[in-house]
Amino acid sequence: MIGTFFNRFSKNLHSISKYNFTSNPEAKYKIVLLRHGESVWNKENRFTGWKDVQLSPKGIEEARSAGKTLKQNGYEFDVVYTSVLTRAIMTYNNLADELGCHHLPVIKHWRLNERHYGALQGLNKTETAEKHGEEQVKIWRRSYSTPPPALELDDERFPGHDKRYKHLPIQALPRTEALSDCVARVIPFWYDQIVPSVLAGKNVLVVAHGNSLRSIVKHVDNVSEQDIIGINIPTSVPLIYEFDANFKPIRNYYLADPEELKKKQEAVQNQGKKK
Ligand SMILES: O=C(O)[C@@H](CO)OP(=O)(O)O
Repeated sequence: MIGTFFNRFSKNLHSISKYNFTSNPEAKYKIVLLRHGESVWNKENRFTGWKDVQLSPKGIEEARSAGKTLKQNGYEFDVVYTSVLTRAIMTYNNLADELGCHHLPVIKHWRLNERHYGALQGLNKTETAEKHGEEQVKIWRRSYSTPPPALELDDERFPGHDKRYKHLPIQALPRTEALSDCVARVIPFWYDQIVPSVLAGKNVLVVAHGNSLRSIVKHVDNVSEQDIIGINIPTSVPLIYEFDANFKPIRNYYLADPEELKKKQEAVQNQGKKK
């Protein structure tokens, strides 16, 4: 399947210039992961989680730009997986305008949703850092197994009140999630649906969220609980994963200029800081 992609790969992990790809003869499969573009709540620096917010005008531009980058680099897809949240679906729709791929099957699944942010959903991250301290906010944002405070079931933010989850029993729906909980619900979908598509030779695009994608990265690369804290996924920059014939990950890299990428990753990291 690799032959259908533009066959230039990068030498280094994580910060590859799109001007410096070299091919890897070991790579048999590739998959493209994409975080949605900036949402209106990213712009307002609010904890978002499962709250269904739109893309900001900048987020729409970012999604289009990702589509252009993929097109320039010769990417074509056979199937797309998104969450059931509007910001991921809007990102795909805008990207598809550029790539000319609105005809593709799009599988939308709640398991790709953002990590549920519990009672923090809606709060401003900077104000929360001023009230509870940057360290506490870092724990809530990035620790592997400490979840934010949970919602009560009668809280309107509990997903059981949202019609898109009516087919699910209350026990399957989160009141809050640590990254470990997010991993536990994303990875079954990864193995049940996404990986079989890739192994069947399909070119797969996954459009999801900062923390649902960190869950995939953590699992695929076997990242430690300590190291995953430092991994921040920027909005709408294609992240390419290459696998060998045994589906062992060989390398990953962003289709982005390394300096631009670094700025975008730092911006995500700094969202939980005081003014
Ligand atoms: O608010 C959220 O849902 C996520 C992603 O936008 O933010 P964070 O990077 O703080 O986990």
